[in-house]
Amino acid sequence: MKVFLIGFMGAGKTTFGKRLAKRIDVPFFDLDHLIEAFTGGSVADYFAKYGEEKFRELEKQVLQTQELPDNFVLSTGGGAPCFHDNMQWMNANGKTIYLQLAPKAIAGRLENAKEERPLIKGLKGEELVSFIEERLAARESFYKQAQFIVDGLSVNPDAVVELLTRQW
Ligand SMILES: Nc1ncnc2c1ncn2[C@@H]1O[C@H](COP(=O)(O)OP(=O)(O)OP(=O)(O)O)[C@@H](O)[C@H]1O
Ligand SMILES: O=C(O)C1=C[C@@H](O)[C@@H](O)[C@H](O)C1
Ligand SMILES: [Mg+2]
Repeated sequence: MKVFLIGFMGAGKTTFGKRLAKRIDVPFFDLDHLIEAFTGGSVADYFAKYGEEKFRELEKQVLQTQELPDNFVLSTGGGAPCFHDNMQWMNANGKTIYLQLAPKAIAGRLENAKEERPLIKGLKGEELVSFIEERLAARESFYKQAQFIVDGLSVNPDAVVELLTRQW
């Protein structure tokens, strides 16, 4: 089974992805980390050097062409489902799960973890919440194409396994 976790920055995709992978005993991958292994530098540096458009091309290329095992959990970058045909591609190639979280909860989580996230670097307090509200509103139509939508605050591996196995 191939599981793609999607959602906004800070929704908990990497954190939850590792737990889910352990629970179903498959390898865990993180798209941002695969991109970093490919370029040999950080996502933040790539953004700064080449800009967002080039990053989105690279992101699509790594997502859709990287060789991965038959079974895995992959957490995607927050923007990945919203560019090119990535959402459609993930739905056609595996199970997609949207970790949904309200803007204020996202902001609370990101307040102390902004430096490595180029899109929100430098924003704080109400500014950060407004940025998340706007961006999330633009992105939700993509995220909501996921096959499963789960609450990012209460999500747990057992409940997700239950959801996924219902479809097997
Ligand atoms: N269930 C949770 N409860 C409380 N804090 C959490 C939870 N899951 C993640 N966090 C915290 O929220 C922050 C963001 O989590 P994480 O890095 O997993 O998000 P992400 O969706 O992978 O973000 P990005 O898209 O930027 O990679 C981290 O500091 C993490 O420790
Ligand atoms: O939400 C986004 O657009 C991003 C999220 C991160 O995971 C990285 O993929 C990058 O910083 C862009
Ligand atoms: Mg992550």
